[in-house]
Amino acid sequence: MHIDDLIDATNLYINSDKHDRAQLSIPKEWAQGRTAYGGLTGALVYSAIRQKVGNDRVLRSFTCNFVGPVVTETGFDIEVEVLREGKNVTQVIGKAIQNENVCVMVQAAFGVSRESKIEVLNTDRHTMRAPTKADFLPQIPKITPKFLRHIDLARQAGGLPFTGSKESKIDGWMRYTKPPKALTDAHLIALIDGWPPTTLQMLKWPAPASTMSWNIEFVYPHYTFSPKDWFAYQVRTRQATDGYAQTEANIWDPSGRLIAISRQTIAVFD
Ligand SMILES: CCCCCCCCCCCCCCCC(=O)SCCNC(=O)CCNC(=O)[C@H](O)C(C)(C)COP(=O)(O)OP(=O)(O)OC[C@H]1O[C@@H](n2cnc3c(N)ncnc32)[C@H](O)[C@@H]1OP(=O)(O)O
Repeated sequence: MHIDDLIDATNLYINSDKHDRAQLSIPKEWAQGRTAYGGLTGALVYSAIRQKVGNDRVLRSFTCNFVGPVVTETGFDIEVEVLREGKNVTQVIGKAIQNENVCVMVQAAFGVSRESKIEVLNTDRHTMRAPTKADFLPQIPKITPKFLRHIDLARQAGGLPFTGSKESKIDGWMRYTKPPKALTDAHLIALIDGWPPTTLQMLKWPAPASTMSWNIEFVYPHYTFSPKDWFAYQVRTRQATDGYAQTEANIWDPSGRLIAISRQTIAVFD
């Protein structure tokens, strides 16, 4: 099932009467080990949130906590609550709830663009060559997540998971294998989470790992993207101790303009 079908189903769900709607569910092909792909569940909750916010307000900040696994092929609900709508900023929370447990919790802040005397333009650049084709992670049963059939990754630096690397970074490009109808912020959210956690490459053997929390700051102005575009990604481990890692990534559009900064806390059970 294409991500567009899941986003459309979510939007229909949240816009229909509470008593009339069937539960949502995510097919197995979007699994990431024991859970549904976190980028997808975060994007679906975000998409439901977006339905409750006027189009003059753009996404500035997305915060997502993965409280527990979302089981695929099993119904779940999404609840959205607008916390505050000011003159400029709207703050909304959304939750994915399965078997009466909150599994994913998103808080998003949207803001109108305003005149300001302050302008600091981002100067972070990358020097990666444009990709010519996807550089697939090897398909190892029970190790390579199923959802990766939907996302093309083209790695240019950094190690593969579980290869005993001395590094803990990844540089590369990402895009949808089958382009969506249009590339929205929900699609970007689901794309950005596609890379394996940087610390896993330092391990010699497979071990479970789970992203616990995730924050994306969206940088503006945004330009119109083509659904076929590749986006550049560079992620670094800022620190890893006590079984938890903090990672930070820059995301650029195909013209080399920074569009987002993504940070995650990942629990590793090695
Ligand atoms: C050459 C090579 C090519 C390789 C080719 C590519 C490979 C590529 C690898 C990509 C690897 C993806 C790694 C990111 C995986 C997400 O990002 S998953 C998506 C989003 N995140 C989530 O769904 C997390 C939801 N939250 C949670 O599950 C819980 O809050 C947390 C974070 C696990 C908290 O831990 P906790 O309080 O200890 O939770 P609890 O329920 O008590 O469970 C602990 C147990 O779960 C296990 N566990 C934790 N995470 C997992 C997991 N993901 N799966 C299974 N068991 C897990 C622990 O090991 C522990 O096991 P036991 O000690 O009981 O045996």
